[in-house]
Amino acid sequence: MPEQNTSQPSWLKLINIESVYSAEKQRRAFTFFTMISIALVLVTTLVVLNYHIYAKPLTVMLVVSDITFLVCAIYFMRTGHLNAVAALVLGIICMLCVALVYTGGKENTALYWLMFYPVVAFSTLGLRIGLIGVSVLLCVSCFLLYGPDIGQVKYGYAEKVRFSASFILVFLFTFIGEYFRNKSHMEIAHMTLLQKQDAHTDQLTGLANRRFITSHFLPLAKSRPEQYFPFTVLLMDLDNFKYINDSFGHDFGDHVLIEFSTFLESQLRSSDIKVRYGGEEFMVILPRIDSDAAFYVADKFREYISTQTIMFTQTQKTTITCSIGVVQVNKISEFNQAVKRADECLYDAKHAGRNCVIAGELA
Ligand SMILES: Nc1nc2c(ncn2[C@@H]2O[C@H](COP(=O)(O)OP(=O)(O)OP(=O)(O)O)[C@@H](O)[C@H]2O)c(=O)[nH]1
Repeated sequence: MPEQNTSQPSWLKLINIESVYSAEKQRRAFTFFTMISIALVLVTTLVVLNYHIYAKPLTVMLVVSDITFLVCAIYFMRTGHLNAVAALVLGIICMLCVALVYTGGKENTALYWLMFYPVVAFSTLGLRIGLIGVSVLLCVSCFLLYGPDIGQVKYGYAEKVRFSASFILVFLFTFIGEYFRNKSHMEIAHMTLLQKQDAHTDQLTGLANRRFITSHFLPLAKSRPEQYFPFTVLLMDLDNFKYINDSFGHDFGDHVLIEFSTFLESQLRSSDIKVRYGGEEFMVILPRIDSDAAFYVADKFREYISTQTIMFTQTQKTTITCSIGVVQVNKISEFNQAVKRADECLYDAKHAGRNCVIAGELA
């Protein structure tokens, strides 16, 4: 997977390769479930039809495999963790394949069953672990076919050679196909990731933009409530910013906005989500913080800002202040109402003389 830039602000890391990678995850999950379903049907049919002729240890092994497949499928559905369960299931299937080669299966036709393994192993386990799984199966099968007699059935010479050659060819071409599919997929995923990050970044300040909140943060908070709720919204507005623009020019105004963003980054926690919400309006989301604690954070920040001098040139410098509205959000459905309420608090702060923080509650 492409590496993420470690110097990125933390909100940008929330837009990660996982969030643009869903088709690949679905492909692997779909292959995994198809494989588990076929394995379950096959193994169950074998046990039901042949339990009276199978040796007891074989029947027990097949039943244990069946139960393990089911447990793995349930575990994956609950947790979404595919790698470990896929490795376990493919490991068991590899052992069943080895057992088949050893016993020969019905009329010594076992070798045909092995041909599916490289395809499924690469598409479910990925390139590296798939390579290990298929190599193990190939080595153990060759040992059983060409190695010393340890009780395994005997296959004809032509059958052994044809199987080995065709298995190696399937292995090779599946590996090549998977390698280049994976490479081009990762390049596309990386490009999509950069475009997505760019589309959610405010070009002037480098903070998140308003779209980030609606299209990324809210769905994320909804899917992982324990990481974010309750959170507090701070709506901040620079005081008399029009005066700065009018007195010093638009470029100086831009510089002030950039400096203000730098203060946000340096004074607040990296896990806080800082957004340029409008022209000289900013939103900060403080995850897992109630409004009392958030009021303290906001007021400390307001005070810090009022002591800073922003330099543009040797002669052009200014001080700024900001007004802040604070509202706590307990669940996702409250968000829009909370932003509206924070806006009212901000309006009240402006009317109270600016350079102050006002906290409000939802009705
Ligand atoms: N330089 C610069 N100015 C901007 C930008 N976006 C908005 N503005 C300006 O910000 C100013 C906001 O003015 P007002 O809405 O009157 O607010 P204010 O002067 O800060 O007054 P209060 O909010 O009441 O304290 C306007 O002059 C906008 O043109 C920007 O990206 N860069």
